[in-house]
Amino acid sequence: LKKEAAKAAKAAKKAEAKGGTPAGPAISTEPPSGTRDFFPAEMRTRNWLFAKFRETARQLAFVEYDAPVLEAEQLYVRKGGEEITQQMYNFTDKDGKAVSLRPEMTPTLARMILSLGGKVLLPVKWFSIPQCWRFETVQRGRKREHFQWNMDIVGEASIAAEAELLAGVTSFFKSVGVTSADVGIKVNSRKVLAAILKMYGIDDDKFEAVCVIVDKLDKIGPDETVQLLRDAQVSDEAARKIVASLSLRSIGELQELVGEHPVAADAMREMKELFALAEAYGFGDWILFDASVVRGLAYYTGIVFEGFDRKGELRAICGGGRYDKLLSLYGSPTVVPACGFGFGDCVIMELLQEKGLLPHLEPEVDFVVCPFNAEMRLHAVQVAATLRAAGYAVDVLLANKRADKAFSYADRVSGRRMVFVAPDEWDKGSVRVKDLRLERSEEEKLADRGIELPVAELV
Ligand SMILES: Nc1ccc(Br)nc1
Repeated sequence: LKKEAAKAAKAAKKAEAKGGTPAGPAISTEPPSGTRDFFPAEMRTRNWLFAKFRETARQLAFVEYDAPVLEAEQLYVRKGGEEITQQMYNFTDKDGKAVSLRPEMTPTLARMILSLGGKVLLPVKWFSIPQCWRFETVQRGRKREHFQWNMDIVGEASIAAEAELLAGVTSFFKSVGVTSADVGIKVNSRKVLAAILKMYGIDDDKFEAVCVIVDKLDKIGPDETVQLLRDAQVSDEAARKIVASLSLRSIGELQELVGEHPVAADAMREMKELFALAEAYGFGDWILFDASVVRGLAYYTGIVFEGFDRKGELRAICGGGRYDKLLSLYGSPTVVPACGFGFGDCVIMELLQEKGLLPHLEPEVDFVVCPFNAEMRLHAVQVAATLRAAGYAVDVLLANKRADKAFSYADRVSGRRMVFVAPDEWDKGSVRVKDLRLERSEEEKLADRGIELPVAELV
């Protein structure tokens, strides 16, 4: 107890010295609940991941866009009862406007395309890596923000668009060392559900609510799913047929269930074409038909897909699908076909961590420039400016340090070479350069005098 009390007293004294109260720092040093700080090391990994997203987008000739994180709340008001719209990080701003931090990017994309009116030449292939938000209750302890790579094709009705999106997903996975043995992509079509609803005379306006309900199947089980469908005024027979259709394991079985219904036939044709294109692209081993995939967004109208880890330990890695009616919902005078996917930054990071695929990333400092003393600082910064003008990353020691302290600083910032700017060499127009990457002991480092180089030969 005495030890604990002494420790607490020391911490309180330290905090007080920093302007904090005896209880601790003056302010909380934690980010808001459910959000993350990205310190330099985490930021390097995030930048690495986003660079892989951007490289894949570049290879598929997608172009980047962005928009405010804040949107009018009405952009997300949908009647489907989706979780995403029930967890909006929304508020009334000081103008009395109902606004929300964006929970997803697709509505923003639709708004931007609509804002261009007839001036936009379709199809467009756009991507973005927005931070998206949800207001989770603290008890659930889940995150409230993530970054989500979005890739969308607007203006193409054929399955060629979905095939390109899947090419993008699989190309990204390959680019970070994930294989089809690690990850698969389940593919289904909501047109099957649409066909079943039509077969049972269920009104189209129930389609979105039915999709949101059946997306819960994995979590709530078949009986409760049937009950929720019954609550949504779907007949018991239709509800059981819908739930039965979700457990089919082949397109052939599906064919038997829905027979020759025109909407279902369209779904079958599209899926067969998609699987043929997948083989031609070379990612056929990544995708599999799975009738249980519905995805939780109300606005999907056709093909839907989701990436999953084959060990079944993680949540869905990414997901997407076709949403041909969203732009009409927002007021487009014509039907504008569209499809896209979202790829969050969290689950993929868990997968890469588990597979040992995260690179070890260090800062890239080419030179650490060290003035011998205060008088030599004028010349040291001249050397630094010359090196920087040549494109090098240069860290100038801000305080005059002894050589051993300079070395430990250079190690800490991962400097590749040290440049000492000292009077003797400077009088001869030179500086002394030491390679810091050589495997040597501290003593050898200190003993090593490096090489003397004319400043002009540094670059
Ligand atoms: N839609 C959404 C937003 C933020 C997080 Br974290 N997850 C899902």
